[in-house]
Amino acid sequence: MRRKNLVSELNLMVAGFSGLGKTSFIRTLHGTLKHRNSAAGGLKNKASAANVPDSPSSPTGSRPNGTRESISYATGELNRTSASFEAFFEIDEGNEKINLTLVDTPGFVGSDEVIDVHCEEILRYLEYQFDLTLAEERKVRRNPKAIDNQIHACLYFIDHTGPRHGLSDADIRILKRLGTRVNLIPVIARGDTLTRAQTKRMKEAILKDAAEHEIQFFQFLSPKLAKKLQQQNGQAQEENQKKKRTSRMGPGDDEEEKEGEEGEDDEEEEDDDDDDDWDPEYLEEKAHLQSLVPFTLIAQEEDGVEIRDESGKLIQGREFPWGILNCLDSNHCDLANLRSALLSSHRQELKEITYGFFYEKYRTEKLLARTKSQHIALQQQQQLQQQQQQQQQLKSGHGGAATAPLHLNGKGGILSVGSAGAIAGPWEE
Ligand SMILES: Nc1nc2c(ncn2[C@@H]2O[C@H](COP(=O)(O)OP(=O)(O)OP(=O)(O)O)[C@@H](O)[C@H]2O)c(=O)[nH]1
Repeated sequence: MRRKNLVSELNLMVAGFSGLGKTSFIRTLHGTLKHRNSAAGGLKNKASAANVPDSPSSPTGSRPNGTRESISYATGELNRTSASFEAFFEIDEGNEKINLTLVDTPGFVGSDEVIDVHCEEILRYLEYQFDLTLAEERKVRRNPKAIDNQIHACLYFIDHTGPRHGLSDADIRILKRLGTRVNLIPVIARGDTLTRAQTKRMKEAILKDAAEHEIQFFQFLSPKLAKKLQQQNGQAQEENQKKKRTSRMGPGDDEEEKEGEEGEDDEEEEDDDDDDDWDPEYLEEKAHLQSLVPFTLIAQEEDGVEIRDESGKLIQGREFPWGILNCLDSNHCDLANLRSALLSSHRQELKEITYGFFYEKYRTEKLLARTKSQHIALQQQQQLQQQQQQQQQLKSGHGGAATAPLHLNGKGGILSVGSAGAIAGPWEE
């Protein structure tokens, strides 16, 4: 059961190799936010021990970060991230109140082994958030105001300066693992250092590598909805053609046309029966977002350098000898589109998939593992009892006629425990 809150929570994480601009992205995004209680608010650490009695602090060792610390994190000196930081902002977005947590993780560096350990830590962090939900759901009296700690999306930063286009072997390993626990949104960092043609090539190479290695990114437009959109566009085209034809029609031609229309209405009804009513504009927006994946990002200049556009207006951007880049200009990069998808148009969908797919999958795995270990313990206990019985019988001289085992022997009594891996993906239709 989902908890109802007047304020919606959105928890996003950034991950990727070191120096790609993860913290800079958080700072740039922060610059676009409308704060509800500017520097107010006590300390809040969503992953703190306060949420779950007797639990350790967050596995990545993040400290309690409150609104105030978060603002200094987003506006102070830019430093290398050595420990995860949960920046927490209370914001207004459109007409909605959002409690936004942006989790900055240290960049991957070093050997494959070190990277794998680091990846494991991030996974433990993601799972820890699921554990908080599990603990809440197990309570007899649940807290209706319980905070949603789950990470709803991980923006994975991809380096475009590597020896080959697309994903590196390490990216592939990391993405495959993280993709089991969180919605992955790939981004190409430092978009200002790529030409249009290079960006296009890089995006294609990333998608090709992801498909080859079965890495599933969050889909803004699922294949089913893409088909629906195609159908809608086909219908719209047909209607346009029909209108053109009608305007050219002579008297008496309309009877035939009406008959045709009636037949088509029946077909439409049938089609609508097995699908939701999707607003064509929303579908177009989804298709546009899908076409941008992986998103290119440009972060604002660091250390408070002021950038102004031609009209003298202060903007979030970068200045070059040949011109000025505006991070929120969709001609320059995809930040504005990504921002609106995360904070607004796809926020709910990201949350629903996190809870309905990733959390459910984790919960099922955990329960199955627990059931399995309970059965093993029960089996061991019964074997022990059986041995004790046999020994007693031997002592009392009835060795030849051992009594039947209690219930279980060997495989016989174990409930079949299915494979937790066989759960369909969130977009599989
Ligand atoms: N040209 C350019 N430089 C950028 C961009 N984003 C970040 N940088 C620069 O890249 C450097 C590293 O940025 P960070 O934001 O610290 O990178 P990070 O991924 O958080 O690095 P770690 O903390 O090591 O994980 C800084 O000097 C930034 O100014 C960008 O979009 N374009």
